[in-house]
Amino acid sequence: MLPTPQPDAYRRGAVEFRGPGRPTETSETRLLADQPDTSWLHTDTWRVLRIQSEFVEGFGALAELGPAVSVFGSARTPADDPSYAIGVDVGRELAERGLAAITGGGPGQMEAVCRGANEAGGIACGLGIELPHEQALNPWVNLGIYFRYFFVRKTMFIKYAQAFIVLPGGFGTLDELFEAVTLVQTRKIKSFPIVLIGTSFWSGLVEWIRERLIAEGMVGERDVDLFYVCDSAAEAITWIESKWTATS
Ligand SMILES: C/C(=C\CNc1ncnc2c1ncn2[C@@H]1O[C@H](COP(=O)(O)O)[C@@H](O)[C@H]1O)CO
Repeated sequence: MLPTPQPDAYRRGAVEFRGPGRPTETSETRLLADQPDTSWLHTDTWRVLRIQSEFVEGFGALAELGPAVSVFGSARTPADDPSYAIGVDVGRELAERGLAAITGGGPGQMEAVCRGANEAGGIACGLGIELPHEQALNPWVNLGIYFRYFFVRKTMFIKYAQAFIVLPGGFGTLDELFEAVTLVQTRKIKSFPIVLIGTSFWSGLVEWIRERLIAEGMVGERDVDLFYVCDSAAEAITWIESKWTATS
């Protein structure tokens, strides 16, 4: 015998209410209702969801990118600076070898690398970042994604690249370089070649690492070998490929 239907039963999703606890309006009615208090928009609870959505968008856009190298460098390098031409070479060399170039998508070296990759028919990926001043993706980007948060964007630089190339740069570039160096040093990521281009530019830092950090036991003796320093795009990428071959 079938049970008697409950005349006052009310279903909300998986839950059924009977009797006094019965809701007076549907969830959708509440969803669509006007909500004059918008203070929740500025709470960490809501921010967590926004952060989550940045990861979702980033993963969705980059998961099928294929082999790629993240390239960092100064946002301030003018197009007539000799190191801008090296940035263009990096983008072109990557494209010619079927590797996507992932950059910050901004001006300076980011533009140079995107330009080289784009002109050579490759993928010039720009991970834009919200900054206090208006910042647009450079015109050579052909796959652009905007991020609110540096840390989400940094995850993309690491997760979707198999190596890093670092051109001369300032604090932003150093931050990105040492993020990668620390991840390799602590073995959070494996076989991740890191190349610095510009022996003259980087020599002071390398010397300081040897003379202070190693000498004073702040890092291990072999930690300075976590990156390779050279002067050209071709040498950088040839070294990266040799590392990939050695670990495959
Ligand atoms: C300062 C200027 C523009 C800043 N615009 C940027 N857009 C995208 N990414 C940026 C920007 N500035 C820094 N970055 C990231 O850090 C690295 C460069 O920083 P640095 O301090 O200049 O070395 C770079 O790799 C980006 O990922 C002027 O127009």
